[in-house]
Amino acid sequence: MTMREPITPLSKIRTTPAYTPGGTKVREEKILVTVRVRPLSPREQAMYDLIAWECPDEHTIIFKSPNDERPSSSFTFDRVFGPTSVTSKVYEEGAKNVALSALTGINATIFAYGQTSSGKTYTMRGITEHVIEDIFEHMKNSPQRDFSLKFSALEIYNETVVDLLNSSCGQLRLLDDPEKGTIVEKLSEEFVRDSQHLQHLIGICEAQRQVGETALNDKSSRSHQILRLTIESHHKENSGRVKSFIASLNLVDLAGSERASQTKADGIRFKEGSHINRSLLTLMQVIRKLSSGKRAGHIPYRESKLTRILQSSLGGNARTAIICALSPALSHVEQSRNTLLFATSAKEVTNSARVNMVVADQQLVKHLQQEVARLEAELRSPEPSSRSSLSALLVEKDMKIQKMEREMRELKRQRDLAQSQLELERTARKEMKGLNHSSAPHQARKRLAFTSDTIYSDVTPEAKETNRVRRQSILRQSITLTDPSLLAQEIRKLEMLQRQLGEEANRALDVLQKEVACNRLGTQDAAENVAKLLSEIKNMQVVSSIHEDIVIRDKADLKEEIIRLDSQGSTIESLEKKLENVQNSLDRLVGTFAKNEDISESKMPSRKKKGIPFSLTNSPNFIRAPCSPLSSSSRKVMDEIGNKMADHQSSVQSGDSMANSSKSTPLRGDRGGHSLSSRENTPGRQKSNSINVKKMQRMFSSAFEGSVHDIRAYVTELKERVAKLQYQKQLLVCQVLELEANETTATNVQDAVDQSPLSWLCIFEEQRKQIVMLWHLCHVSLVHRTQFFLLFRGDPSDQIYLEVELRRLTWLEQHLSDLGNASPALLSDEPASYVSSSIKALKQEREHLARRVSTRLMQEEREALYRKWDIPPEGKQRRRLQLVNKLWTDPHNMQHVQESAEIVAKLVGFCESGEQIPKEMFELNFKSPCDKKTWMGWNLISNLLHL
Ligand SMILES: Nc1ncnc2c1ncn2[C@@H]1O[C@H](COP(=O)(O)OP(=O)(O)OP(=O)(O)O)[C@@H](O)[C@H]1O
Repeated sequence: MTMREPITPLSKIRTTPAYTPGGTKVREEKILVTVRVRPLSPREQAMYDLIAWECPDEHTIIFKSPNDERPSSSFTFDRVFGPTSVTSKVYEEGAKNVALSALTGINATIFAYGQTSSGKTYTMRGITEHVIEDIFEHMKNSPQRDFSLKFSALEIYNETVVDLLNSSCGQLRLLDDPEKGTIVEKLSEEFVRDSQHLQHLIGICEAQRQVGETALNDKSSRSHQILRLTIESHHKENSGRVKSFIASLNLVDLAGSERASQTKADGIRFKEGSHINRSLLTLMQVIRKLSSGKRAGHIPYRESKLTRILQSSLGGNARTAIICALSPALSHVEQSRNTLLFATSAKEVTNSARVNMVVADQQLVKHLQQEVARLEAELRSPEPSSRSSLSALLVEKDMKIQKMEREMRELKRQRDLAQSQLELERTARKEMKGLNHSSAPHQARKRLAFTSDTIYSDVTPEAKETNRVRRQSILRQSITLTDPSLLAQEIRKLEMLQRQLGEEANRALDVLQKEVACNRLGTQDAAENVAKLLSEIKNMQVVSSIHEDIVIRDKADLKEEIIRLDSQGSTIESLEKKLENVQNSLDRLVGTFAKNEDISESKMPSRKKKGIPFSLTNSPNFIRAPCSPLSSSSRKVMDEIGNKMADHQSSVQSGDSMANSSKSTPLRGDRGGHSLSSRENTPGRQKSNSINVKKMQRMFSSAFEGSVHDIRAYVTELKERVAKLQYQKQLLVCQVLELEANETTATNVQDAVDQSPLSWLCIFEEQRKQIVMLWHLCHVSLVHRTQFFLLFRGDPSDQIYLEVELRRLTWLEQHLSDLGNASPALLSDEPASYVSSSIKALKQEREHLARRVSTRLMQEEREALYRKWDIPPEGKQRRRLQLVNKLWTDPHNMQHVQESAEIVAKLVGFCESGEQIPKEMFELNFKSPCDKKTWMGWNLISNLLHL
């Protein structure tokens, strides 16, 4: 205990929750009301005042008018103490029992009520002394219990609450606590060491209290004083008891009611008297209300601070004793009568006192630990009765286990049944698809404008819908397989490609600058156009900066990356726009060139247009971004340039010299550099051929023309690659979004991939079948198909490639389907037709591959293949073209697909050296590292410029 602790809020008095267990200890009792009549004071005696009250017995007080002017009136109370009664008797019979209730956990309050100078302070001082004495005596006589005594004190002066132990802290606030009722904020509280200490503290309070002289009392108390003792106790050693008692004892010395006429109060005293009377009036109203039995109605506790603070003592959880002090003087008879009326009301008020028990956390834990220990001991050596109950429990548990096992067996049976049904359904669908195989490719070729149901065209609408849903499901499944880190890698690749574009543009610019410097660019108009072109290409070189230091760790980073990438969309779009400008300039340049050509060759027959083999613009590998459609005029010019490039490239790539080509015999279907007219081996075509050779000679002799071609190809290349970037970026963004949406599923599927290679292989096979079908429907390049098929064979790391390919092709199929639906005229040679150009490009690719049959395959290999693929020795077409035309034609037959891929791989030298092809570069550069001479898709600009 400390002598004086820092200010302790009253709210912290109860450090542990207090409660009253059960209702049996709730004690309802009336307020103990006693009356004490003091002797006539010296002042009254000096005034020759008369005694107006008699106490015929211990419970009655009678007004007896000395001059018989008034009728006598009688009042009875629990106890009436006459003028000769000593304070110890008043305490013993009017306060002790209630006051000492605090030692057993019951709140207690002792009031002294009465008019000014009636003896309240005199009485309460005596009561307090006795209480202290008895409390400490009780503590002393209760060695089995530990007591803790705290003391606090306050006064209510002019309706302000003041801490009497620390009056310097000024006015205190009253707070409402839902559990404890009204509490006084920041009221200091002292742990009491002993009775002397307590008396010392009380002495401090007395000294602090507001006292003033009035006409009736030299030392009139001008405030209501409340001394509070909080007593907590618990048994010292009794481990079986976990409770302690806590209660407050309030010793209340009220200020006396007064009449200004009698006290002669003015100024401060008058003001004090007003406040005193007002608060006493509230007290009286509260008592009256409570005594009238209207407890459910409004009790005006809150109308004064006195009643707020003493609320629990007035009809609440406390035992209360009120000692009404009375002056016997006739001169105060009205005031005394009022006091007795107040007392009469008060004795009708019932309180509900309860024992406040505290279960301390530590004590509770200790008790529970003991209980656990007891139960454990019981389990170790169970009583016979416990044993039998335990065995009953075991039997019950066994029965539950058996029931659960039965339920599990039933569930397993249902699962197996569902799986077998699923398997049956799958088999039925496969058979249905098998029926459709023979006609599907033909229909696809014929219709050109296909829908997503083309694959299942002979199937019922219901089956189509089922298949469509199934395909979407597979697609969704494939999406969910994507690891964010793989997507991040893809994004990195895209950015790498963007950077490559910039670098290649620089190199192209260098070449063109050299051309300009050497003044090899033909006419003045052409030179001007090229100059303009140069400035546009310069302008185009601005490639977005690459943030290489960004490390993608998780999905959140990936999202940021996507946002950043997305923000670069405008850069890609502006690059496309600049490319379009360059292309227009090229158109004009070519126009200039064409004019010169027309002048010199106006009489020459026009040559039939040819497409570039595997033309970049027509290549099914290339999916043009919707935002960058080529204008029809551009397309026309491109075709013209493309024809020239085709001639140029096929000459270079086939390794045929012009001399050789002129000597060799033109063959049907063979499209060597010299055989542009091979399909129509007529004199006219031969003439045309000779003109073309001349043209080519001129073309190669002209640096200007060569540069135009190079720039044309370069711009086309750039444009396609930018579009491809754009498309791939969109794909990735879509993937990320869908990945988020399917996060949970993705985790499960990824788990399936990680934990069950078989599951992944099933998905892989299914996806690959879908891809093969879509290649077929979209007329995708055979080289592309071959490379993809042979590169991605089911390694878990292939999932991203399969997914991108599947999504890309699905998008393309849908796109082509939409185009076909919108325009049935797509079967025509309309250049804007993606479909027709794709078919054309595929045909040219087959022709190109057919030419390679002779050069890449040995005689024996060729013959073996002709036999295996049922190629007759004689036919309309050469055998090698017949062979190539049979490749990649049956998307339903995976054996056919495998063998087709192997043959095409041999023809183009793919994987010839057996070295591992880096999958990462797939789709970014189709050129096989084993065959740098063979164009395989996305050429580098350096190749086009022959650097
Ligand atoms: N029972 C008593 N026996 C002898 N003297 C008494 C008794 N009661 C009170 N007195 C004396 O009467 C005077 C007034 O008493 P006291 O101050 O206790 O009155 P009070 O009711 O507290 O007045 P106030 O309300 O103005 O404070 C005091 O001098 C006190 O000693």
